[in-house]
Amino acid sequence: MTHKIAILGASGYTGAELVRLIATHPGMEIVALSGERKAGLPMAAVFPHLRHLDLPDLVKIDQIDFAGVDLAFCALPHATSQAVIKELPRDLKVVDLSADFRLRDPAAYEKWYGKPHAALELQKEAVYGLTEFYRDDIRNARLVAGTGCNAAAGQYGLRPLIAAAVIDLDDIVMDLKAGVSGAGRALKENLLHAELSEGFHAYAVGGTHRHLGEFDQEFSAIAGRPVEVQFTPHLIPANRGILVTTYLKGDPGRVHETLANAYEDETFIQVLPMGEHPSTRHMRGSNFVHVGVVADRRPGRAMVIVALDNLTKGSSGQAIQNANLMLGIAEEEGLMLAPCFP
Ligand SMILES: NC(=O)C1=CN([C@@H]2O[C@H](COP(=O)(O)OP(=O)(O)OC[C@H]3O[C@@H](n4cnc5c(N)ncnc54)[C@H](OP(=O)(O)O)[C@@H]3O)[C@@H](O)[C@H]2O)C=CC1
Ligand SMILES: CC(=O)N[C@@H](CCC(=O)OP(=O)(O)O)C(=O)O
Repeated sequence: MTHKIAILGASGYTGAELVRLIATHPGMEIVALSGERKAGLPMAAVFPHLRHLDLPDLVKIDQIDFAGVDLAFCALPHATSQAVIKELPRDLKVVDLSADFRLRDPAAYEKWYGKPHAALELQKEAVYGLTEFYRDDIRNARLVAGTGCNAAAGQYGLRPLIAAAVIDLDDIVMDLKAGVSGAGRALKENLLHAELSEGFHAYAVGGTHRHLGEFDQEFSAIAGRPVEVQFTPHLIPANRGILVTTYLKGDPGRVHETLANAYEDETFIQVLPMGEHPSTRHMRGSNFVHVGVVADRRPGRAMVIVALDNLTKGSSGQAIQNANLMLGIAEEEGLMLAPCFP
């Protein structure tokens, strides 16, 4: 059975990545693609790398007939997403890639996004989309909220350790490096080649990055008490990829064993042998996550290093994994492609 798919925001980076992955997915057929400024154009005019595919042209969202659609991916900017999803048919399955439905507490949403939520009923209904930890809820969900890409990377290294109480919850430091496609395709001065290449910088310093809202929500729920991590992201001159090094207090052997056990049966989460650590160049374009544990020279301290591709496991790959569950398709379908190396 083939499910009919609409992609809203197909003229953006995550939208294009959804198209690339769905193109070889045996259970999905793309029937509608939306753009805003790019509406009216063929996809090949916006993304020449997709020229070989037979795709519908980009249209405005209000030109799409959702009656024939089984599931919509919503790859729109924050806030736009909630305004759009509010107007979609109530029985349409939706996987949203924006931040609009990730935070369950309206006050937390307002704190991290600077304005009140405009679709509170939908916010209550949405299921958090970190697949490996919300699988059963996702299977039965109508609306799934894709995680932040940084938030996904940070959580894969820490969730099992917090659950197993093998680390000091008050001494967690996360240092993250992210490629520029994470910022989307819209033109921004600090993303110009001349201002991005040959250097790198921290951003959202001082514990101000909005993905802290996701870390607070998720880690505190697992621990059963407030957990606040220290987190600084850096923008690096690479197109894709996130690498996060988390410094923590805990026995390195137990940390490694806990992560290896937690992910033993997970197809996409690969825990490396003790002492090995990952590189973003080993997951480019794939849905895999590599998790490494390294002992610090000081006893009782460890580094957990996680790498993933922000456009696959950090957004569009994760979105397809969740859609597979929602549509009753095998979870790995369409996602087993190997990383592109070198
Ligand atoms: N990039 C990443 O690594 C990740 C992104 N996300 C989230 O996914 C969402 C999409 O991200 P990304 O693909 O990077 O973003 P882009 O900026 O690359 O694309 C945004 C898309 O939304 C469309 N759009 C913009 N404004 C409107 C509007 N007012 N009405 C309708 N459509 C509109 C754009 O159309 P057009 O260009 O034709 O105007 C484009 O198709 C965002 O919420 C982002 O935060 C989440 C995880 C990771
Ligand atoms: C490099 C870069 O700017 N990355 C983005 C993360 C993108 C992401 O996960 O998206 P959401 O905006 O949907 O949370 C950032 O850190 O803000």
